[in-house]
Amino acid sequence: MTPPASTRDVGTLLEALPYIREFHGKTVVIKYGGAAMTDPALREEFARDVVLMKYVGINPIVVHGGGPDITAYMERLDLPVEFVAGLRVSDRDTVEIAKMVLVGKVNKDIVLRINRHGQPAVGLCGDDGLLFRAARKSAPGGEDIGYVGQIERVDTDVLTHVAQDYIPVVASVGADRDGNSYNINADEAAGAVARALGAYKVMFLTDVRGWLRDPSDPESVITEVTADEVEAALPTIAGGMRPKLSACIDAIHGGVSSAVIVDGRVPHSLLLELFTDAGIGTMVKPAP
Ligand SMILES: Nc1ncnc2c1ncn2[C@@H]1O[C@H](COP(=O)(O)OP(=O)(O)O)[C@@H](O)[C@H]1O
Ligand SMILES: CC(=O)N[C@@H](CCC(=O)OP(=O)(O)O)C(=O)O
Repeated sequence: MTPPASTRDVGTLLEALPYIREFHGKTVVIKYGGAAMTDPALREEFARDVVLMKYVGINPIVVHGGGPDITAYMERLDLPVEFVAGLRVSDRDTVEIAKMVLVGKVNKDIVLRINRHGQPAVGLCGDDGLLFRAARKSAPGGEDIGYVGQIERVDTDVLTHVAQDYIPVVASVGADRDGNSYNINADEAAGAVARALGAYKVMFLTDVRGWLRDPSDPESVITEVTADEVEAALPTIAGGMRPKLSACIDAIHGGVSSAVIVDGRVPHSLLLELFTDAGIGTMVKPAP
């Protein structure tokens, strides 16, 4: 027999309670991307979930992608779209478009939505408050991929100030000392932010169920793995999963307690991962 609604709801709350206690006062970095960013209903639920996190005393920091939007604008302009090992090959025009789309459009859309759900958010990119200092990076095979940035330094001051009163929302572009702008993969940016802040947890929302042992088999999710095991497998990992797993390794080796890859297509995936016993997706942990 199904229990009455009130009993069920209290059960859910009681299940959440130890997790709310565990996460109270902790910084959680959320890489926002994939389906949760493209589906209108999921977009609203994401904003509500982040606001709820802030309400229960967690310090959420959002770092977002927007690769599909960048691609759409490039195609409108008839510019070639090319990725190497999950990183977009970026000439100066591409960086300009990435900056316009991520900072001007995607970032402000997220800020507006979080605002509307009851907590004020502030949008930033790597240039604001000297948040990121970037340098040019090559693809893992050494290929030149243009103005793709790697983050050399994160100055967390602006984030800690903003996070006192607002939910920071960070777009993954930045510049070097000479003022050259770079397109930075958002997974890498999230990992670097989590590491620099000494975050408790970093969560990557995406459009698959997690890291799949066999990319063509959605049932083959690897539920728990150590950062060392991921590092050993990294050369064999292709596409968008590579920068994500690489960011998990970076965060864990930098002292973050856990990194999770979560299916953003599941409504309220953030809350399910944080506040229920089941958890979802792939959890990367330090070696025991
Ligand atoms: N082993 C793997 N497990 C899961 N996804 C994989 C794997 N290898 C490649 N991928 C690809 O990585 C994609 C997720 O990365 P990406 O497209 O960059 O997502 P996001 O926009 O969320 O950052 C998946 O949709 C899938 O096509
Ligand atoms: C260098 C590089 O690849 N930059 C990414 C930045 C956006 C991003 O990472 O978006 P997702 O998280 O949605 O993939 C790009 O141009 O697509």
